[in-house]
Amino acid sequence: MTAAEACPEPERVCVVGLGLIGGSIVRALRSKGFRGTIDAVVADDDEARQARELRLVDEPFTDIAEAVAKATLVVVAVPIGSMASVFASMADALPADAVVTDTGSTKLSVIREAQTHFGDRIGRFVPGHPISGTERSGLDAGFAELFERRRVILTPTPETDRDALSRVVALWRAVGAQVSEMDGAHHDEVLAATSHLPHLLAYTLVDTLARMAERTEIFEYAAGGFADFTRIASSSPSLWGDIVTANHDAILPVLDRYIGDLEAVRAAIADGDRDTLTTTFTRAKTARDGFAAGKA
Ligand SMILES: NC(=O)c1ccc[n+]([C@@H]2O[C@H](COP(=O)([O-])OP(=O)(O)OC[C@H]3O[C@@H](n4cnc5c(N)ncnc54)[C@H](O)[C@@H]3O)[C@@H](O)[C@H]2O)c1
Ligand SMILES: O=C(O)C(=O)C[C@]1(C(=O)O)C=C[C@@H](O)C=C1
Repeated sequence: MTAAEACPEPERVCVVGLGLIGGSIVRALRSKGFRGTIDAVVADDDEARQARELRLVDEPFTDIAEAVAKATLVVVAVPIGSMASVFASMADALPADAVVTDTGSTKLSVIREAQTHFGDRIGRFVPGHPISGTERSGLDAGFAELFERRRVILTPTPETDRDALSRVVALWRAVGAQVSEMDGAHHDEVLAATSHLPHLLAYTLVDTLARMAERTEIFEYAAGGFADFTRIASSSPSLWGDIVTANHDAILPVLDRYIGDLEAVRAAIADGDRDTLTTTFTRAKTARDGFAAGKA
């Protein structure tokens, strides 16, 4: 589907934050032949120059209020910890019927900030989260295919306007994504388990090994297994500090459960209980093979 078919309204899109996600959205819109206008809020003059040279945006802005003043659809793609200040900076400048969405990895915290800052315009805010990314950050990390056949979860609230929701669905379809809807609390529980916990485990494992005395030798002999398990420990510490702090209510129960299961595995190792180990590994392999087959 082309962007023109998916997004027939000639939107004036403004992407706030041209990092991995914002930079990929503008690249994908361009590569799909999006017919509307693409503005963006950039970090500084260098990023503005780069965005212009790459023909990614029609007009780059450094001032958020100025950038959104003519927008019909605003996509906020900044770290979770910056959502509140970005919403505050744009609230009074938004055109009356402009739609605002976000790409944040947690949803309840973002919805709370939107309710605080958008007041009676909250119906025009559509909370969203593309379930695709990489361990890299910044404009150079973005690529046009990032959302192709990947899921985007929208978490509308009872206040969300249907028209605003369908405009955001159209935007994500225009960049090749498959859109699902889910309650914000459920989203945060699911992503705590499948995204936030794995990042915590990868960061902690690498940190533990890096602080062991013989670390140079350890990393010299690390190969595919270590690389596969720990790629995401190269993700931005600041971005993930925000995500884990914002979603602590959903993360703690699943983290406790994991620690309990790890203790059971530890006990089985200490007891030489091979049956428990192979039963656990077999259950996990069956689940992982099923997941991998579903992705094929
Ligand atoms: N990295 C991923 O894999 C991934 C995947 C899905 C969703 N997300 C979410 O999308 C959002 C963006 O993540 P990213 O990976 O693109 O991060 P990034 O660090 O690559 O980009 C963030 C951008 O936001 C800008 N920014 C930061 N604070 C700002 C502020 N106060 N005002 C204006 N701009 C500001 C930065 O200049 C940068 O361009 C985050 O909320 C993240 O949780 C990330
Ligand atoms: O593939 C990666 O590097 C990612 O971290 C992507 C990933 C994930 O955990 O799957 C990370 C954060 C997001 O909010 C969505 C997707």
